[in-house]
Amino acid sequence: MTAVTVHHVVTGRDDAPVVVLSNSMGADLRMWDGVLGALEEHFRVVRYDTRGHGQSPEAPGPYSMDDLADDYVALLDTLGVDKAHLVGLSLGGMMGMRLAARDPERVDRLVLLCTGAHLEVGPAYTERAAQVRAQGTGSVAEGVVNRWFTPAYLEQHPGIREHHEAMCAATSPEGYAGSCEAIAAMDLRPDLAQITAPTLAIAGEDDPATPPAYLREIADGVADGALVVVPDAAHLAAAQQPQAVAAAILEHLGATS
Ligand SMILES: O=C(O)CC1=CCC(=O)O1
Repeated sequence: MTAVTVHHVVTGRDDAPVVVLSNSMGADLRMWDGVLGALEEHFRVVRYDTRGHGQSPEAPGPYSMDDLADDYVALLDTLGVDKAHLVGLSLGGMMGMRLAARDPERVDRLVLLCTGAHLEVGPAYTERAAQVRAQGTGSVAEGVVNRWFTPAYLEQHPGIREHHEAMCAATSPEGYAGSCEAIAAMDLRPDLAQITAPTLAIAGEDDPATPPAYLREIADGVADGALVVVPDAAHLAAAQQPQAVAAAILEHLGATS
């Protein structure tokens, strides 16, 4: 499949190493807002919208992790960047594992948040793909946001649900469905042993979608892996606990204050 030219925003320090942030399914580059300021102090930060998400064009699904990795490589080529740190959450982390195994020369250090090499969920993602094609992405938004944040956090932060459900509902149905199909077909467990980039796996302690055991599998499976479990965080840990997540990312990427 031809690579999609993705919408991206570059901020931070022009003279610094590059960090690329790759989003979760159903989110867009705004999902990084909470950690952005801390990263911009040390890095040239590239945020982008995965194909069919945010302002990036869709392509007809199903997608594969290789398709998403091709988009990522095309973005680096457009920016004239040979190698970058990659921070990916959920779908972004899955793409990151495939890329790091396939094209190790394009990945410096790797941070994988709230993700998995293989999700043990039966037909759930193909069923979700069918639902969004038939009923739109808004039909899954409430359930998605219930996995992104803990119930107490949603209760205590009015407006978070509305903002994130709107972000999810704005995702193109084909983009969302194609991503679901990429996850349904994915088994990156054989890729883990091929990943040589120093890798930090970050889990949300209360993540119902990709629980800490998935991140433990990744940290144990790569050549040079470590695990951090963030308390009081669900699937969108970078949004619910931005300070703890930013601190873990900066330490792994060797940023000193
Ligand atoms: O939406 C979910 O249930 C969790 C998820 C899987 C891949 C992704 O990006 O989010």
